[in-house]
Order: sequence, then C-alpha cells, then structure tokens
Amino acid sequence: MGEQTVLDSIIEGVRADVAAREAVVDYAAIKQASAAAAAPRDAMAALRQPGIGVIAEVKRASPSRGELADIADPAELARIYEKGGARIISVLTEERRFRGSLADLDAVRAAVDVPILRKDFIVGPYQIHEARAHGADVILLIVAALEQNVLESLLDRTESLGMTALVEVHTEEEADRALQAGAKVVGINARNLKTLEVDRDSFSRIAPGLPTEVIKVAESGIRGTADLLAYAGAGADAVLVGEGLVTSGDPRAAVSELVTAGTHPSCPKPAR
Ligand SMILES: O=P(O)(O)OC[C@@H](O)[C@@H](O)c1c[nH]c2ccccc12
Repeated sequence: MGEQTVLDSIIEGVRADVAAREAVVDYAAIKQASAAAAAPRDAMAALRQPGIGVIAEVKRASPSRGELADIADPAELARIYEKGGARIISVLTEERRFRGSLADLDAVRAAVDVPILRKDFIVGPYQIHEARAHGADVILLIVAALEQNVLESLLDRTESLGMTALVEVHTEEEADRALQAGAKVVGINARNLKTLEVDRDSFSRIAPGLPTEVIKVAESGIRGTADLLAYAGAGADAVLVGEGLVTSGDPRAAVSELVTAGTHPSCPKPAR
C-alpha cells in the first residue's frame, strides 16, 4: 500500500459522515425521498447551448487554499450566479475540508432554476439518492477515487435517476476509464487531488483524445477570461470556477465577465 494521499484522507472522512447520516435516514428512506423529488433538470441541454458554459461554484474553503470566503448566504450567491448567466451551479457539500453541507444544497435549490451539481466525494449509491432527494441534477464522480466496477455502477445509477454525471479525470488513463464506463460529460481537473498541484496544461493534453460528442469541462484554476478563452481554444464546452468567483469581491461582475467572454462571437467553439 502506498502513502495516504489528500484524496484518501478526504474519502475516509466522507465515509464516516455518510455512515452517520445513514444511521439517521436509512437507505430505504433516502431512496424513497429521491423517488419523491421533483423531476431533475436537463443538464445536458444546458451544457449543449451555444458558447462556452460557465459552471459557477459555491465554495467556502478547500484543502489547498484553506478559507476562501464566508458565504453566509449561499442562496444569495447562487442567485447572483444565475442572474450573471451561469448555466449550472455547483454546490460543495463536503463538510470537513470544504465547509459545505446539504443545507447549502437545499438553500441553493430553493433559490435558482438552473441545474445544480452536487460537488462531493461520492463513494456509493446512498449519496446519489441523497443528492437527488435534495434537488441536485448533476453529481460528480471522481475516477481517481473509484474502482472501475464501482464507477460503472454509480454512473448507471445516476443515469437511471435521470441525472447527469460529471466524470472527473486528471490523466489520460483516467480519461480512458471514464469513457470505458460510458461517461457523456468528462471534467478534466487541473488540480491533482492526490498532490493538490494545479497543471493547466492537462486539459490540452487530455481533451483531444476524447470523442467529439463527449462534453468536456475544464475544472479548477480559472482566474479570468484569459483562462476561459485558452480552454475554449483547447476544446472546452464549459469551465467550472470556484475560487476565482468567491474571492473576487464582486461575484456578480466576475461571473458575467466570464459568461460574456464565453458567449462572444470571437470565442473559439468546440468542433461538433
Ligand atoms: O476553485 P477552483 O480552482 O476554481 O476549482 C473549482 C472546482 O474545479 C474545484 O472545486 C473541484 C474540482 N473537482 C473537485 C473535486 C472535489 C472538490 C473540489 C473540486
């Protein structure tokens, strides 16, 4: 066994937190709540709109950067993102390292109409039903955190609930595994979750190897329109931005600047 990575230690905490929640709301109950939830929104349609989409993230803290922003009112931030033109809103629900919660997800769901991504470290079907029960339309599946057979079954579960999976990779090998599992939306994370290093070139290395019909999302480290345009030029359909928005001091201006750049006629378009 290798040394424990940051990802391993996050997952350990997530498993303990899931077990604690499941002791209160058991599997049958969460499955029932998920079935009773309002129908999921069509995130694929949102991502297929013309221009480079912006997925804006509600993010208080991260293991790499520590505290980023207080965000006392996540619903208000989400409304700002939606008004600014974000196509999807990402809500971190991991508590220990990112200071998110399911309460944040509930608050954001009640505040906006666009599809919502539950951003967490999903390790089993319980969390997928939980995401659905709390109004999420998209979930993140991190290839590096999942055995292939588990990745496949979680992706199938997500789709059978009418949701979309953003399947996250940071190497070519992981991208192959994502495609093998049948991923339709692949996120290329510039931040390696094992070392927390950011490599903005990973997108241009990995994206050309993905089929044209796969939706490609560039994740992490997007500081402004120059990064968005670079990713657009390398074939991105969307960018996922957290820190750059929550630390900007003016998320309204920051998000609309990105949205404007991504929908401008001069913005490079993915080949389809
Ligand atoms: O804050 P940034 O650098 O803009 O990154 C956003 C998003 O990509 C990042 O929060 C993220 C991407 N994949 C993850 C997996 C788990 C937790 C967090 C993430």
